[in-house]
Amino acid sequence: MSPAIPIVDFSPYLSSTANPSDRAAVAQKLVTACRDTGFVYITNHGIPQSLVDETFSWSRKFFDLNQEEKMKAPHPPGYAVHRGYSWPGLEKVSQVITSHRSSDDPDIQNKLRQVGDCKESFEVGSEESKEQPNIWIPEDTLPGFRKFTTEFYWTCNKLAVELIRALSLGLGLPDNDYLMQFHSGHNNQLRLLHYPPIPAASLEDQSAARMPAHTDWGTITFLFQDECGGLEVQTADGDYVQAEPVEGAIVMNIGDCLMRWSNDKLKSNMHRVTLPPAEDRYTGKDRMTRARYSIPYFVVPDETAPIKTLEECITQAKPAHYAPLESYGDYRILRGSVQYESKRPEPNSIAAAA
Ligand SMILES: O=C(O)CCC(=O)C(=O)O
Ligand SMILES: [Fe+2]
Repeated sequence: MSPAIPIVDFSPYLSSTANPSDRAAVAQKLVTACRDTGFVYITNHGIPQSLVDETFSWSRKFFDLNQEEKMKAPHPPGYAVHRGYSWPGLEKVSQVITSHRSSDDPDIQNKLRQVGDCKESFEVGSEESKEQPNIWIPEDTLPGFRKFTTEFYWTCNKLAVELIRALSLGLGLPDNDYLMQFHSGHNNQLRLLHYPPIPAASLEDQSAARMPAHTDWGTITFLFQDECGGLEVQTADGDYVQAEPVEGAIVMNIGDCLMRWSNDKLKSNMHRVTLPPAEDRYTGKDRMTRARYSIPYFVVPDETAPIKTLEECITQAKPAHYAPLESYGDYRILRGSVQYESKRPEPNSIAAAA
């Protein structure tokens, strides 16, 4: 495990007997941990391991379905609604941001798409979201899947509320609930991710990618990962370090909006998924990498939330670094527009990746 990514035990904060100074100490540790690398392992976060294991088992069951069944809940064309099943090659993660929706520019789109992301995903949001309604496979294809994943979504949101409050305390905001007015929880996203086995050489020569370097867009992200490895995080000197799986820990990272709110006191950092770290994770003459399953939970502001740097994070020496964003929704569309085609690509690369 990398010393660049600290571990914070969250139990003293969550404890029913915690006093203000216990809470403040944990909050301070979190903020310090998120200042430089923007990534932290959180232990004793209150989500039982058995529940996490069960979520991975639902994820495996979903991705084990045949393609035709998964395609009964297809991700809609374009980027405005990020829900349902994304087949391999549909999404191309990128860090290119332009001032306009670059999906209108075929040159940029084509350039970005020359290397496909070898992953498939299923996105779940709030059942009440009007902007991004959920898209489900038929109930009898995987009975219980919908109920389980939507309940897990709200379990994660409970922890999200505690972490946003803790970060607010650590940032020295006078009101720890201030940021909560922008976080109803209804705009979050639970993502089941499956990176199928792939020849190591294609990741090495970059003819294929698992997930290229990017920052997350929202407030904070939790990541549950299996034992495959391959998640890497950029350090201040530009190198990447492994964020290896740590049993029982969630990887938490800061998203762009919280970096903007906090005026860079908390860092939204680049990360990527590439080769698993250990040689024994490859098999056969093609050195196939093992499959990776991961489950990010994106905690994001509500669509209409303005993202304006907090007064408490502005000083004379450190004036506001970012212009205010009118709404999170606009930022989401801007970032999404370079990742999803507005034209619907055919799922023809599926056989190769399955
Ligand atoms: O699969 C992973 O470990 C990383 C996923 C990720 O960074 C993302 O979906 O934004
Ligand atoms: Fe990410």
